[in-house]
Amino acid sequence: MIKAIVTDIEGTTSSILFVKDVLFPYARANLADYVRNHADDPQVKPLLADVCKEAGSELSTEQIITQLIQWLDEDKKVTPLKSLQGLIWEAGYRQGDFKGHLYPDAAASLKAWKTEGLDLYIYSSGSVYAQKLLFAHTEYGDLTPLFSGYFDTHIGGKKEQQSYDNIAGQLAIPANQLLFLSDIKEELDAAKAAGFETIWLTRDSSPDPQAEHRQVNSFDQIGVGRNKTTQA
Ligand SMILES: CSCCC(=O)C(=O)COP(=O)(O)O
Ligand SMILES: [Mg+2]
Repeated sequence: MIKAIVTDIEGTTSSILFVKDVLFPYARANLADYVRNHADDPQVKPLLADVCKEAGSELSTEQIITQLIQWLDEDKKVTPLKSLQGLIWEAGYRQGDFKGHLYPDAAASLKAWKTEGLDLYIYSSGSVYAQKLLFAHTEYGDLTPLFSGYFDTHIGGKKEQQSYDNIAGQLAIPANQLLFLSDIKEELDAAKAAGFETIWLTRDSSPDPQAEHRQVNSFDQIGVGRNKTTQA
C-alpha cells in the first residue's frame, strides 16, 4: 500500500520546455547582474564560496560568473548554481514575468491524492526554494499546501540510490510504501534499487519495452490512492 508519493518536477509534473525555454534563459540573462549586486549578501556569499570549492580553485567574481554560466549551459546539477537560480527566479515569479508550469493532469491528481490522504513530496534538482516558488505561482494558484516536504541535491544526486535511502530514512516510511515519479530512467533505477515503487512519466515519448518501470504518459493513468494499486 502506497503511503506517500515523491515526484520529480521537470518532465514529470511540469514541461521540460518551461524549464529550458523560460526558467533557464531567465536565470542566464540575470545571473551576472545578480551575482555582482549580491556578492556580499549573507545568503549569496557562501554559495559563491561553494562555486570555488566545486571548481577546485579560488575565483574572482567575474570568473565565478563565467563558471556558473558554463554549468548552466551544460545543465549541470551543481548545488550552488541551483540555489542561485532559485534566488534569481524569485523576481520573475513576483513580477508576474512567468508562472510555474504544471500539466493539468498533474495538478488534478496531486489535489486528488492529497484529499485521499496520501502525503506528497517533491524531489528535484532545482533548489527547495525554487521548488516552492514554482508551486506557489501556478496557473492553479498556490499549490504549496499540497506538499508535506521538499528534497533537492542537498540529499544527494537524483541518479544515486543513497539519495532515495536518505529520503525514506528522513520520512521514516518503508521504501516499498513510497512511490517515485520521474521522466528519467536512471533516477527511477536508483529509486527502485532503494526499494521504492516507481512510475515512469513518458509524456510524449515512446514507451521503452525493456524498462523495469511501469510507464504512463499522464498522471491520470497512475491510479494510486484508496482501493487502488500501482500495477498496470
Ligand atoms: C524547481 S524547478 C527548476 C527545475 C530545475 O532547475 C532542474 O534542474 C530540473 O530538475 P528536475 O530534477 O526537476 O528534473
Ligand atoms: Mg525530470
